[in-house]
Amino acid sequence: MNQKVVLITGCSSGIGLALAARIAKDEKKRFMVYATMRNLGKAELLVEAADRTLGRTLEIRQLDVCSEESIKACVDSLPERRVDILISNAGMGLIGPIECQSIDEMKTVMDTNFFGLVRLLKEILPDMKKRKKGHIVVISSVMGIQGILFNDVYAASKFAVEGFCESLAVQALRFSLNISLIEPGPVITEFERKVYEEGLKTDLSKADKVTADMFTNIYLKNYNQIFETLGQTAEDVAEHTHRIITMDNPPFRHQTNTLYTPMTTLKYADPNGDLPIETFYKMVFEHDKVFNASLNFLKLLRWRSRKSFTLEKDKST
Ligand SMILES: NC(=O)C1=CN([C@@H]2O[C@H](COP(=O)(O)OP(=O)(O)OC[C@H]3O[C@@H](n4cnc5c(N)ncnc54)[C@H](OP(=O)(O)O)[C@@H]3O)[C@@H](O)[C@H]2O)C=CC1
Ligand SMILES: CC1=C(/C=C/C(C)=C/C=C/C(C)=C/C=O)C(C)(C)CCC1
Repeated sequence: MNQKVVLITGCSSGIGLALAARIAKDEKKRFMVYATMRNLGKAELLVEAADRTLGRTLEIRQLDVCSEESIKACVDSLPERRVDILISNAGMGLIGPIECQSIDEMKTVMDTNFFGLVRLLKEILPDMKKRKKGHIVVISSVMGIQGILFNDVYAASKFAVEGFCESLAVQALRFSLNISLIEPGPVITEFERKVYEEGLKTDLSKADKVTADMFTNIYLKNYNQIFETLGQTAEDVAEHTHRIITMDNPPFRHQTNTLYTPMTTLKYADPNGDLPIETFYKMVFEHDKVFNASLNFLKLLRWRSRKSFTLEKDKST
């Protein structure tokens, strides 16, 4: 059977874990998945999710995107070093005022989210070019298109990813390779919990009162509600990505969350770039009641549609 080899990074939790399990369970068994993580001691959840595919269409390997040696050792361990589909997923978040973040913290985000992808491609791209076959899939974010309050460095890391891929995509076409950026909005994973908990622990003594208040009483206060109303599941993002890797002509960009698209559309609607900035400002500072009411309305709609879906399912079984 001519299975495609898929290498995924960051599979110990969240989107990477869901992706590995979903692709390994492909109905037509079209893929052999190498699900990687930097710490194999965290493999338990993936082993559970992989179920009967483990050792069949899914194998687990060690890979740290911040270590060239670890990436090389992992690729060297694959049959003929072949990777047909690379899914660069490993990443981390960072929120808060920049006055309260160290340059080292910021460098770790860039090193993981941006240079992690660069290191992977330096190892894998030359072989893909030789074979004139391959698909590079990158889990970017809506923040690769649009910055969000208090996500300055994280958004910068995703913008870097998008600029890098957009430049590379033209060269890739010359070798018949595809590149796809997957752009989820908020997804309910460990990412959300880690970022929020770190955010709560931020030492705000270096920030002025207005900034500290904005972060605590506006951003952090609404954070959980935004994830609750707009958040997708990792499985949903995995389903979208599975669809992208099975297409003959996969798109360069794919947003996974239709509830979020009105926000990103603002970016393309105004070449001056003022529209999204002014709209976000108004949503946060002038219309916070309307914004909250809209979130509550969305929450209600989602609850109702989930309820009627469950009722429909119950009727049909
Ligand atoms: N959750 C969200 O709202 C959104 C997330 N994304 C993106 O999705 C991707 C996955 O995040 P998500 O699943 O949500 O978050 P999780 O925190 O659940 O997963 C992140 C994964 O990346 C791994 N990782 C971190 N650093 C490294 C490294 N140096 N080498 C290898 N693996 C590493 C983590 O491993 P470990 O367990 O060892 O830390 C973990 O497996 C990220 O790129 C993120 O930016 C995009 C849009 C929205
Ligand atoms: C919707 C919205 C907001 C928050 C958005 C958030 C919190 C998005 C998070 C996205 C993530 C986590 C992407 C990960 O890559 C604001 C700025 C508060 C106000 C304006 C509208």
